[in-house]
Amino acid sequence: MLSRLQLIDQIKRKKTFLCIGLDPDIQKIPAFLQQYADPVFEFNKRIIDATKDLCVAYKPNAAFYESRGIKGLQSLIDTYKYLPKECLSIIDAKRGDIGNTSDQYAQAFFNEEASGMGFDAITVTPYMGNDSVTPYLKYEGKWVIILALTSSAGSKDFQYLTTEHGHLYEAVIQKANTWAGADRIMYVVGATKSEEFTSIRKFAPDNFLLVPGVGAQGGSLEDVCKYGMTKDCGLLVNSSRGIIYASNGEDFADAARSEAQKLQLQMQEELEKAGVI
Ligand SMILES: O=c1ccn([C@@H]2O[C@H](COP(=O)(O)O)[C@@H](O)[C@H]2O)c(=O)[nH]1
Repeated sequence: MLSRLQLIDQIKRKKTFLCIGLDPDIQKIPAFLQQYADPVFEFNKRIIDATKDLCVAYKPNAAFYESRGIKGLQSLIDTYKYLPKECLSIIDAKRGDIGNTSDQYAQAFFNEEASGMGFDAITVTPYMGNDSVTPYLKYEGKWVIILALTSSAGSKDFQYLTTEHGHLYEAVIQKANTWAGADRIMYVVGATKSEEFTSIRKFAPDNFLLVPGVGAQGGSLEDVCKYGMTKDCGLLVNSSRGIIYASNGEDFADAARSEAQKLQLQMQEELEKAGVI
């Protein structure tokens, strides 16, 4: 478990707010890893070893594990257990369902005794409302990360619809703020939406924002920081493919480290510029 204060402290100490996405596509990981009993776990393990001083969070996306059935689930459990305890562990599962079903999802990802996994945080979709999200909040100290404005092109289909509380993504934030405070709730906002960060900060001045979309999706780290950074940083910026697939040779972990280092150095500059460190 990682509290808001511990997260902020780690950001200041390591001079980074990088979240590394562990999205291992079995087709893309280096061929030489196939000799290991679990190539996916071996891949993740080496990425983690090479980058853990450069980031504050890791985010395995459940799809990349669930798509491989039982083997994938075992890779996910082993990866969860290998994550450094000082880093925030986020399962990007984007779940959302009625209350008793959400109870089961919460147990699957939060209750280590029951499932083998005790992630610190989970991404959830907000559209089924309060009763679909509160089951996760019953787990003291765990984080719920609610999809607000996603990085996808399709975000335009629903998230910008006008409501009496502003755009739908703004209405989502205002409502979710009534469920728990900035010590338990974060929001997903895509880096490709940097022009919306100012309006998002009006409704979520203190919440951490999980920001995917830099690197492979083309979002600008500089713009995200310009419009989204708070006095406590308030940002976890994710990169997955840009780091983990920097090379598909035997040097993949070193290549991942140098991509992560580039982001860390830019982040350090932004933290200094904003007076966070
Ligand atoms: O709005 C969203 C929400 C989640 N994601 C996820 O983040 C990573 C991004 O990966 P990259 O390789 O750095 O593009 C991936 O797991 C997505 O499912 C997102 O991109 N946008």
